[in-house]
Amino acid sequence: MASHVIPTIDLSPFITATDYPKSQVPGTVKLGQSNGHVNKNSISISKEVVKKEISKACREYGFFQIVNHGIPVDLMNYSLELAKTFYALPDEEKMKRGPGAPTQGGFKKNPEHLPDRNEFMYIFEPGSPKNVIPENPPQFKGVLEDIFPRYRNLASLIEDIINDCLGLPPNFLKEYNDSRSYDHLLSLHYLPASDFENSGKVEHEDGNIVTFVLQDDVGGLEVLHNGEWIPVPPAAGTLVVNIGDTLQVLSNNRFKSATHRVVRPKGKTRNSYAFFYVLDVDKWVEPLPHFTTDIGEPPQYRGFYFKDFVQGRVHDRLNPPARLEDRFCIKHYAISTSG
Ligand SMILES: O=C(O)CCC(=O)C(=O)O
Ligand SMILES: [Fe+2]
Repeated sequence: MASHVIPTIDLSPFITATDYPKSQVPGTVKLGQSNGHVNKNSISISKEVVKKEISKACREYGFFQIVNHGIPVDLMNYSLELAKTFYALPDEEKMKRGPGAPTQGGFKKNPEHLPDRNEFMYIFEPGSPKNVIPENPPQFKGVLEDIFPRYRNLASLIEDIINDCLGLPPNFLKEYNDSRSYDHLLSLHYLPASDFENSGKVEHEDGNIVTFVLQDDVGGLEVLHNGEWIPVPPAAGTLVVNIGDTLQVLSNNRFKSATHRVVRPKGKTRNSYAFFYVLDVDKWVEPLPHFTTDIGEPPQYRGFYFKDFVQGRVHDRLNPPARLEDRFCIKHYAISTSG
């Protein structure tokens, strides 16, 4: 039994009456009702409390969960149901809309030479020419187009909160991360584990700013914390939030981009969505002066163009090195402090 629990944070103080009248906040979940893992201490009552909770979670775990986030729970559940219907279709039906290039839209199976047994589909903003959304089930496209901008707005809110948590000038991150061209949603379908292997997603860090994960009730997502794998148990109406490498670098390691993985359970398929809030590939990334020169601390990373980092990651994902520790990751840019 893991001794640590990823905190669950009630975002309702930030879901304003102008967004939704409070009494009608879609997606309202009473903390403590839907799962047994809610830490009572993390129930938030004001914006300041929420910010403190988020700061703590980002420093300690790089992961937290949110409830009362304003995205209708029915819509979230329906998106999972439709994915389940789609992935249950015969391969030739699913293949009608894929595969395209590795990071473009359309149905794909993870290649056989890779350890992860999953199928997936990238979804870009509504109307993007990169999108290849299935026509079957017929409601799929409309639901994805409905939920995509909601995730994006929520990510913008979380970015604002993180901006404050880091003590940055108002709107600093928004102005820096000012292009929305690379945001995407990933629909994932994990096959059941066999007697011999159970990898759904090998351990990795996300390279972007911030990610949301919506998981069904099967479980399997785990976060590495002080050498221990902590499960992130599914809870109805909850979204998982995790910090990506870009924020870890900008904040000079104040906020953590945690290593995580998906372990496939036996006898069950699993569906999830990951929404990636992503920096423009032309951006230069380096520890911000607020956390280095301004306070006399050395940078923990050398700077890089985001596109070079992305390219290295994509290459590595398709051609994984034999040893996990040789994979291309943010450590590639870390400045060694030893010696
Ligand atoms: O499916 C999940 O729960 C997590 C997926 C994930 O970590 C990713 O796509 O980067
Ligand atoms: Fe991930």
